[in-house]
Amino acid sequence: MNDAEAGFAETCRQKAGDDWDVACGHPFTVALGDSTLPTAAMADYLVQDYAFVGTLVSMVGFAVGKAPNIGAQARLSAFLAAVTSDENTYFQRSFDALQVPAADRSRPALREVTKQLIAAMEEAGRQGSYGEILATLLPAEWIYLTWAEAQAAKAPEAFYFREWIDLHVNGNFRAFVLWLKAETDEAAKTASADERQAMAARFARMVQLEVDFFDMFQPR
Ligand SMILES: Cc1ncc(CN)c(N)n1
Repeated sequence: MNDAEAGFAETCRQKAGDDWDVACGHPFTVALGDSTLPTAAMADYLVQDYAFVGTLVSMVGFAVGKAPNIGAQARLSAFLAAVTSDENTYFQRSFDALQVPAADRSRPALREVTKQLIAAMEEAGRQGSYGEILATLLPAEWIYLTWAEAQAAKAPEAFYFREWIDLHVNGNFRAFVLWLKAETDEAAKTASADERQAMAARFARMVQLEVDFFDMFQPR
């Protein structure tokens, strides 16, 4: 099947192969759904995850600047509003509940994989085209939608587990990921061969980093 039949994003997902399946069914996500993830591992994960939220927001900000129309700018801005409000307060409440020290919230020691994620997003935002930014953001958000959907019915009791799933399975988030996928396909249609190659490379790199990131907190 080529891109024209499956769509660019779907082709990238299929090419990611095992990495995609590992990311979406990672033992970290299963343990989180089952409430068997040690709270120290959850705190550690949230600290590293929060450490790149600012970079994610900045990358999407670049996408707002490079977007082709106001409809796309509105979608991306609504996502930014959710990340900087509900998601941000989720982190703060979870840090309180998990007794994360203030220094780890604002200036944590970054793990190697976290540094790589930050570098990938910074680079895409500053140097990448609109299509390249979308191809960086899409796998990150699509993987979260997929793993969270698989865990949602378990509804773990502790809010820092349950709400992390809920933030990624609600209707708004799902609609955003579906839009992002369609928008990535659209961007790929008008991209040059070189740009499409760059988009595919960024997509694959992000899937790999998502696996590496989960591996840090619950080794396979
Ligand atoms: C590593 C990672 N990737 C994606 C997401 C979902 N925004 C996240 N919170 N963290």
